[in-house]
Amino acid sequence: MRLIIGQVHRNVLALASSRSCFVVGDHLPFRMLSLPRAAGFHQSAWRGSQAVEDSGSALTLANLEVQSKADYVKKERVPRTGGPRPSSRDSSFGVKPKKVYSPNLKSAKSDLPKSPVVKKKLKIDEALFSASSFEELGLPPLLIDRLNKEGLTSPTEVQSASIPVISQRHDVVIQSYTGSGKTLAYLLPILSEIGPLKRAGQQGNSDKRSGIEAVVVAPSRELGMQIVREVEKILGSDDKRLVQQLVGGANRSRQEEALKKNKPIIVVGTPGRISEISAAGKLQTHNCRFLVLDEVDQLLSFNYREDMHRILEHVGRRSGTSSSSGILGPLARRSERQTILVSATIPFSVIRAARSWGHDPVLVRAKSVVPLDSISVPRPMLSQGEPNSDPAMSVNQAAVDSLPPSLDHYYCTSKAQHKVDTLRRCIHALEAQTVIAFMNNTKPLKDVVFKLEARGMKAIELHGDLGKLARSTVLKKFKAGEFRVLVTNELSARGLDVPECDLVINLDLPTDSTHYAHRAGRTGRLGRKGAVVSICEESEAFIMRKMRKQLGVPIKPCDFTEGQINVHKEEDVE
Ligand SMILES: Nc1ncnc2c1ncn2[C@@H]1O[C@H](COP(=O)(O)OP(=O)(O)OP(=O)(O)O)[C@@H](O)[C@H]1O
Repeated sequence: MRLIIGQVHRNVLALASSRSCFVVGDHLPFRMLSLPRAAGFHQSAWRGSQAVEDSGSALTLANLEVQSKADYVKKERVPRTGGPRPSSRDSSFGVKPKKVYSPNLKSAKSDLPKSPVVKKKLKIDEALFSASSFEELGLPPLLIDRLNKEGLTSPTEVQSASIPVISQRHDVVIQSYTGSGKTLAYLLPILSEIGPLKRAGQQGNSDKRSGIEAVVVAPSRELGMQIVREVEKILGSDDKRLVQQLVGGANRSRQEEALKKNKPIIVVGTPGRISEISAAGKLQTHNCRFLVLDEVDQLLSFNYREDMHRILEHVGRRSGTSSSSGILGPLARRSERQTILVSATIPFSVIRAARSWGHDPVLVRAKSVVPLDSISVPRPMLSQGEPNSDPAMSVNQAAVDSLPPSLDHYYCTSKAQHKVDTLRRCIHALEAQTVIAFMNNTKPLKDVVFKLEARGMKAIELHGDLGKLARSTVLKKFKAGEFRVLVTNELSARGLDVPECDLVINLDLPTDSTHYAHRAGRTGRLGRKGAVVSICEESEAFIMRKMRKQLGVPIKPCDFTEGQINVHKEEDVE
């Protein structure tokens, strides 16, 4: 396979291989076009890809029409004492999942203090974990020791599936619902290969490579810092300097100093800052073995195209070659790099991209590992939001799979001027203690906080206009339980891990089902119970019904009166 980089149009760059073209441009999101159809980039391929993204089912794996499920990691699971545990997904296979506690949040009524909130620990649904242990997955003993010290003893399903596949050096796309442990699903196999906790067999090779061996890219500073803390936790205090954050909003020269002084093996950052420091020649990633794009569907969106292009081109590039030289061209320069793409929502465009960048790329989900080549282009929807009459297409399975199984979904209607009151009544009725309320814009956040505070409910706002320090302080205080409600915008919709969050509220409706899934995923983390309530105007109720169809989950109409949630008679859920 040969890769060509070319200027094909003003502001449009194309990476073309014998199988595919990767197009980046001002008016084009990243797209992979199959060359057999690409005689002119081509309309058929273009339309195919367009159909996927316009289908109103951005959530996606639903549309992938997986042809064969090769269970690469079909290991005999060793049952634990007490017999094998049902999977978290067993409900969809007709097996009732183990209940942790009643889904009726109201039924657990108690006299909890209103504010400041006393945080109670939410229980983790143990069914989430498959039967295997970290030992079974072949992680090195030093790493397992560290995990145990941090109280991590069993892998989640997606970790059980991902770790062996990444260890076999496949390029992977990891898709699993929010809060299912995807971060460790890629960090653990990486830390098995690099750094102080790696496999004994690799110790001898330690000095052959130098410099940064893994680059993790995340779309927001908050998510970047969260990943850094996860790596630091595993490396331990003595070695935590081996991970360096390169997020925007922080002092760049201090980051560059730290790179020089600490010689990290892993950097985690946002696309802009990573590419900025790389362009300045201060970030040497030529020997990099792993490139991770966390929340890949967002990273490959139009907004990040230039920075992502640079990162994809430079990370894992072997020293001594230039973009135009080398017998095998740019692809060979990347041949050392393992690319790991991660999200709860994987559109087909990501599958296309992964096929062209990867070596034997596979799609890893909690229960299956599927070669990407076996995934065909999804059929288009009949019209926007109207699913194909084929029953396989009528329920968006991918959307279902992006949502934690332990969530309850509701919507209620309210006049715009009464939404904050409805929000307050909803929190009381559900006795929620740690609440994230989403809006679509930044400006009204302050007003909502003001109104909640005026009614005695501790609330704080979080958005991108706040400085880095202010953002991390807000998050720290919210996580510590100093505020009951975090009022925020899309900034917090992806990746944010506040395990105790038991209620997500949409004060403005999300723009589509992908956004709904990521917002909803801030609660119900790791099998915990959680509720999502969307508060909309009467005229918007049809959007909720449409979303319910696309997501394939019951989103029940309700209202909140006399301190109770009243769930209305369910309408038909298709
Ligand atoms: N094996 C494990 N045992 C116990 N806790 C775990 C395990 N793996 C992950 N966790 C915890 O589960 C929580 C959710 O993990 P993580 O943030 O990686 O989920 P995610 O799938 O990446 O979610 P999202 O899609 O929202 O980014 C975190 O608090 C993490 O520390």
